[in-house]
Amino acid sequence: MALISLEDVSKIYPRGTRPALDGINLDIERGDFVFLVGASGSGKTTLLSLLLREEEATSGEIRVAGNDLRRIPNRQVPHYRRTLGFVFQDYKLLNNKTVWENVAFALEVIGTRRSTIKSLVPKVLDTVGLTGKERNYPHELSGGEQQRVAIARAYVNHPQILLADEPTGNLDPTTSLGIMEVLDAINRTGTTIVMATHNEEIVNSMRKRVVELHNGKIVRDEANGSYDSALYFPDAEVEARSEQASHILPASFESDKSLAQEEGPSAGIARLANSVHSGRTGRYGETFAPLEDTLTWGKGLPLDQQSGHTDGQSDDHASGQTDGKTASAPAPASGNRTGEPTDSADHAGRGGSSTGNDADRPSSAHQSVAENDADSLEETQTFDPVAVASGDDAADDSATEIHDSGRSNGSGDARPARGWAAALAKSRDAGADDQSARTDEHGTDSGTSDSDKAADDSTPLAPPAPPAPPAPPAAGQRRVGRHAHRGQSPSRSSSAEADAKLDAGADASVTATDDRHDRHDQQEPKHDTEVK
Ligand SMILES: Nc1ncnc2c1ncn2[C@@H]1O[C@H](COP(=O)(O)OP(=O)(O)OP(=O)(O)O)[C@@H](O)[C@H]1O
Repeated sequence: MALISLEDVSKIYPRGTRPALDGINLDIERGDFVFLVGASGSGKTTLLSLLLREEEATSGEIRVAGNDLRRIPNRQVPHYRRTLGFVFQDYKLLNNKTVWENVAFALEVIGTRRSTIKSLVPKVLDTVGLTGKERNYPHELSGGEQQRVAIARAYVNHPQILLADEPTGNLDPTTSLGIMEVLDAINRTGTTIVMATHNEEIVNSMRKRVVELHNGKIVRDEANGSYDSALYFPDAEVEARSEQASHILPASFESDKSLAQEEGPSAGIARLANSVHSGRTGRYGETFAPLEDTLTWGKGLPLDQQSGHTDGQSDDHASGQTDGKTASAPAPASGNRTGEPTDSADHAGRGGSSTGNDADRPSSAHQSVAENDADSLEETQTFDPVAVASGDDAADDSATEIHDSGRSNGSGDARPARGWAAALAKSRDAGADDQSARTDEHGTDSGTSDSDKAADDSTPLAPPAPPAPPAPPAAGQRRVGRHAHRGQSPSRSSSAEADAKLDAGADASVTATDDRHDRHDQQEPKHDTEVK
């Protein structure tokens, strides 16, 4: 059975004028790397939102890792989401937490032991090339570095699925290459990646599976696919393909599958690097770079909302302090109890200190993930945050299925797990104990208690250095589009109202989505106008 399966799925928003998704049939296997492409408004984000259970399908069946999403009660949604990692265009970092704390928080909310957190965080930061940046706050990082933190946070509990909505949308080509290196490396550990993107250059270089949407329908599903952004200009041919989609899809996809086996795992990254270094940006880049503002913001719930958990970070939202670039200086680390990288100097030596734009392309990213990959994943297969958090049957089924079938790197070779994945798995039992104590009757976490933290965190923390002013973009780097908005979050993720909605569970996502639609409505006319 496919890891992700959608059967005749449609989504009609309450105020939508047409279905955002219309009769979608899609199977995604364990270890796949899938690009979702298509024009603005074609349904990419909606599809990801359904997988995240931020939205519910109007009709049809969606199964993710054995979970029938129709059957997940609202109070279990936060737990379900913990089985996924997700990365958004605008990073959604907690601006009043350091790099270390942002990543550690993702583990805290699933009840991971603090000793395990201290072990895992440096490893995942090394993986994404951020060793040396542990004490920096988001506003002290470049856009690429912020996205690396977001990826580290999404990946630190080694989810079997990572969803990414235009993760390079705010980044220049060189920085995007670094992000794709990290995502490619993560995919090679067996994590299934579904990534929405407009970036023709990335899609054409990586040659992964490409699922193209048009007006809410899948018009193309191609292994080793490419992407021609000319299709951003809907024409009669695309309309015709939309109509014919149901006839051509099976043959097209099957015939391309054999090609997938012919290339080594890093060929796509090598091609992307060549392309970036040659300065080609593709038709999308040339045509749409000035219009980036009109396209999608990163969407979805911030970590605190998706976890159904609030703690100190809610102060950030409540105060409306959403823009790391404009935020006042972060508080001294006296309140920093999340843990501290006592071995940062050691890591800096190995992973390379991440300074400036070099940090956006860590040469260590591949290597370190590959090492973890080689360290194997079997123990992680049994780790299911849903099961840990709630012990519900669906999650148990999921965990069993994962364990039984093993995880593949997409080439068919499932590998057993050690290293940091193993450390995480070993924390499961203790973590489950902790978690059960922290999970209230509503299925939400109360988080690590102060006394727990005090007892476990034996390493006192030195205050971080005062925040440095944001570094200007390096010469020669093209900061396109909404990079200028870096660190800004849509109001829905930053409001006290949103925090209040956490307590109301899935209700938060409903209003959040409405807000998003409002933005969409505001953006679309501008887009149309400017294209002309
Ligand atoms: N909350 C909502 N309410 C009503 N309609 C919505 C809502 N969210 C999205 N839509 C509509 O659903 C359709 C698909 O939107 P979606 O955001 O999924 O497209 P997309 O392919 O991700 O676009 P983009 O590339 O601009 O992010 C669009 O017509 C959009 O206007």
